[in-house]
Amino acid sequence: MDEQKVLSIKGLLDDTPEEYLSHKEKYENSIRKSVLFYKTLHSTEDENMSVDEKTKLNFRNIVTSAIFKDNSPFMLHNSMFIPTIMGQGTDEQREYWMKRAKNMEIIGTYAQTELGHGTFIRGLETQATYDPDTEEFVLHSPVLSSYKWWPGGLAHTANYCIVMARLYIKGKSHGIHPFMVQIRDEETHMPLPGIKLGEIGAKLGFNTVNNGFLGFENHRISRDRMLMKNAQVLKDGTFVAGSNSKLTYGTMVYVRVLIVSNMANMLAKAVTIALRYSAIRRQSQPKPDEPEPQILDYVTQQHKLFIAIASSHAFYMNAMWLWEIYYSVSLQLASGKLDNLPELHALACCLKPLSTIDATAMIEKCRLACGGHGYMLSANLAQTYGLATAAYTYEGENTVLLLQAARSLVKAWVGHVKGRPLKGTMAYLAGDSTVKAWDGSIDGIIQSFKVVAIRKISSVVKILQDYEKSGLSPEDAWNKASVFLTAASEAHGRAVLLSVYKSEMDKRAAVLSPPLRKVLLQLVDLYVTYWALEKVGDMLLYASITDKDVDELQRRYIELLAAIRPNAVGLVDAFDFRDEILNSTLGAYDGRAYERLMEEAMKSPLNAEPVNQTFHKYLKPFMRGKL
Ligand SMILES: CCCCCCCCCC/C=C\CCC/C=C/C(=O)SCCNC(=O)CCNC(=O)[C@H](O)C(C)(C)COP(=O)(O)OP(=O)(O)OC[C@H]1O[C@@H](n2cnc3c(N)ncnc32)[C@H](O)[C@@H]1OP(=O)(O)O
Ligand SMILES: Cc1cc2nc3c(=O)[nH]c(=O)nc-3n(C[C@H](O)[C@H](O)[C@H](O)COP(=O)(O)OP(=O)(O)OC[C@H]3O[C@@H](n4cnc5c(N)ncnc54)[C@H](O)[C@@H]3O)c2cc1C
Repeated sequence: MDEQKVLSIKGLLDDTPEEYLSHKEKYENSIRKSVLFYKTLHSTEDENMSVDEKTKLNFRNIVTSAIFKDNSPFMLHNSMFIPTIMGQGTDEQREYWMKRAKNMEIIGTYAQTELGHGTFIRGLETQATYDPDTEEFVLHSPVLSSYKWWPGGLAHTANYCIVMARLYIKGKSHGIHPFMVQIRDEETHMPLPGIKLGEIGAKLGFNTVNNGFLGFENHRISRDRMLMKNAQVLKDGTFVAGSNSKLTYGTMVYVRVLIVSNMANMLAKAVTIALRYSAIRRQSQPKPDEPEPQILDYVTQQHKLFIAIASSHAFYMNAMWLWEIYYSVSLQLASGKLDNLPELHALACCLKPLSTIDATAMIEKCRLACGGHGYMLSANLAQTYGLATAAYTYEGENTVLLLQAARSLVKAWVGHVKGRPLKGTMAYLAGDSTVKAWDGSIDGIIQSFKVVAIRKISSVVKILQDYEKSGLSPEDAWNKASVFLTAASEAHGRAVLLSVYKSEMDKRAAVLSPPLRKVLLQLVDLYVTYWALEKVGDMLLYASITDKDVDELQRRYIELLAAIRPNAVGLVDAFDFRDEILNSTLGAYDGRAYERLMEEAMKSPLNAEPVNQTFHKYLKPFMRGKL
């Protein structure tokens, strides 16, 4: 489809800025957009299309999915409902449900979190009780806290959902399992009998994702609605356990991997907006006889923004690397080989938190770098922040995931001390953790981050062991040490982020043109130097850095900012976001920020009339002392 058609779809869709719609209108507008985009996105390739037509089709698919994916009521359908069917369904269940889901004959979501429990999955209260007489499961929400609460699209959009419920057979609990549940009539869309549905209300962001609640009153589903790839219930009620109970958690690992790449994308959008605006905005007069400079020429502005470019690259490289690991572990799981699952879980529990923590902070920094206009909703920085900050919480709250990673790190370290070999991304923990002298090269700094991680892990293990020797239970010792357990996980995550970014760039450098290689490696250098300065305390404590070395690092950092400055706009243009996707008065490619700000302002309903009705109703009598 040519550019005009994409634009016309976009134009048709965005006749009213969302800021001025009601909560209900925002949702209805989002459904309209999603349906249109989905239609566009899923017009299939036809075999006698020319290469050029196929390219245009793929281009349009990228454009439309990038526009609709972040805030659409269909989001969970794509990102969790379908992956759960794929990962948790038997072959025949996949065969049946994937066809209906891919063709959008049904719209689904993933209902795990409850009003009373999100993190503690083993505490979920929704019941699925097997009735061998009718070969059915009875779904029931025994108390208010057991209502499903949060799932995207659940309120008014989805007619099916994956329900994560506690399985009971003959009064015995068999843990949490996935169930395919129809929640609305496919013709009338009315909630089915025994099912209560609704929306959870306005949120900081994601206000068109249609997050909802779901309660069951003894609602019956047939036995074949339990997704039985990893565990089965036979007709007579015999429970057949899976090889690993955590395999039912597979969708969460998948989404955590997706989130790392999504953070790269979110951060790239925000820094494109802020950096382009910084190139057109002129302010102040440091030199009396010269015109106001671009704010991008203030080194403090470069310090705020250039790390965001480098971080987006770092997250993208790590996401692609992690995706390869996820994919190979998934193939191993399919053949019953489970031994690499813990490492994948630990990696996802490090990289999802660190990418969301950094992206959220840097997106906010991009907004703050744009002064008052950054505070406008039409700049689309606040909304981008709202989307990114949600990822701190969803798919596993960051603290909880860092503690999960700490579990793996502590086990690895204790095993190492007992002589058990370390493997994969934790192998470096066996390395020499004494640093004789500071090595300020990129590889030297990355090695220092590994030493910091080793030293933090070993010292928190010592704290745990001392607490347990003092008589504390392992659980109480763990809780007491938990602040430094998360710090140890963060240190491990930093070491992974840095070393993977460097090694992945090194792999690609060979095929880059020399000028491009130079610029991209400058970003790697900036990223490593930035974090060495951010973590200078750790470097002083564990990596023998001296004040002279710090001075050198600071000077190198300043020189890197200056070196990157000439290519800064080119680097964000290279993210290649269309204006429709940036959806920002400040970030448009043509740089006409002031005209766009005014155009958007005039769309405010308040500007439809010069005098608002409240003048005559309230203000005038008030000012005349007659109210
Ligand atoms: C085209 C359009 C598509 C574009 C999409 C792009 C956007 C993508 C991003 C957005 C996607 C979706 C939008 C957001 C929607 C959000 C959905 C949700 O939030 S769903 C709900 C998510 N909830 C959670 O993640 C809950 C977090 N809690 C847990 O994971 C667990 O409860 C845990 C691990 C915190 C603790 O559980 P528990 O106490 O039972 O475990 P233990 O601590 O005792 O550990 C037991 C043992 O199990 C291992 N373990 C735990 N979890 C896993 C796992 N997931 N995989 C593998 N192994 C696991 C753990 O390591 C322990 O092992 P051990 O050997 O005993 O140490
Ligand atoms: C925008 C958004 C979309 C979502 N979409 C979905 C969805 O589609 N489907 C779905 O099922 N869920 C969804 N969720 C729910 C999400 O998965 C949960 O909010 C998340 O798992 C956290 O659980 P909780 O909110 O119950 O917080 P809790 O688990 O109650 O945690 C609250 C706080 O307590 C602390 N805490 C909790 N446990 C521990 C611990 N073990 N150690 C230390 N501190 C701890 C942490 O500070 C945590 O922030 C969504 C959430 C958001 C914000």
